[in-house]
Amino acid sequence: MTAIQIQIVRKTYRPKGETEAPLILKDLSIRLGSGEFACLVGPSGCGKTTLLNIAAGLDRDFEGSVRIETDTDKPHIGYVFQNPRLIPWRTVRENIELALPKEADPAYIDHLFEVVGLADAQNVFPERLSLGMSRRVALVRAFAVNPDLLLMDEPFVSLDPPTARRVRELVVTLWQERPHTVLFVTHDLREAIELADRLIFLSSQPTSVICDIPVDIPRLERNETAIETFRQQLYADHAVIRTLL
Ligand SMILES: Nc1ncnc2c1ncn2[C@@H]1O[C@H](COP(=O)(O)OP(=O)(O)OP(=O)(O)O)[C@@H](O)[C@H]1O
Repeated sequence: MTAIQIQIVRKTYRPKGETEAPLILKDLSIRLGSGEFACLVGPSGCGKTTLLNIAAGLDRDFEGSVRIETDTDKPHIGYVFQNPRLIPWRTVRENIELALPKEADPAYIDHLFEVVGLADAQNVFPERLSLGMSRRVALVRAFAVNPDLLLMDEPFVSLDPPTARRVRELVVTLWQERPHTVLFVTHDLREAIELADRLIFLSSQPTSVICDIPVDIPRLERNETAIETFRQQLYADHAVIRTLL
């Protein structure tokens, strides 16, 4: 089981040759309990990707701390980047295998390819894939490591609606099969309500958390009507949310 505590006092990017460094993240604190599924929602450019990179340990240039509490020796972190980042000279299957820990089960990878509808595409090179297909490969890669912590940066952008729906269901199914802690970035409030236990709303820069709201609709009851009713209630209770999206 894996929980994460992210505490950011300040995060800036210092542009080369400039003395002024705009403050991107400020006084931001997020704790995700083990097995929790949280969506980060905030305006474009507010620092969501920056926050995921910090959570992943890819960016250590900030004031603050990231603490991962886990009962495994070395927690596996899965990261679905905004851009699928496949290696062009490796086949799709090889792209996945490169990311795998030694103990990975090849049959589970086959299962993942089946679920995302790419069982027949494993031996092709990435240039033959559409962007939507590449995104689905990136999802397989993130799940294939059997993550304890899964970070997802708008993973369904540019998927057609039926595929996006199928892949959303896949994400929830896999999360329920093997519970892991998820931090998921989206601009789509309906998607966030469908997926998350918690919605964490971020302000614009300098960015911090402006509200953190549990989604208390039972998962089996998250149909379009329930999601829309919840969304309207959110807008009614927290007028600031409308200004963020
Ligand atoms: N490597 C970098 N160097 C300088 N500035 C950067 C760098 N990466 C991001 N920024 C700036 O930091 C801010 C936050 O960027 P980030 O990509 O984290 O936002 P975001 O909320 O994920 O955006 P979007 O929703 O559009 O994907 C932006 O103003 C961006 O221009």
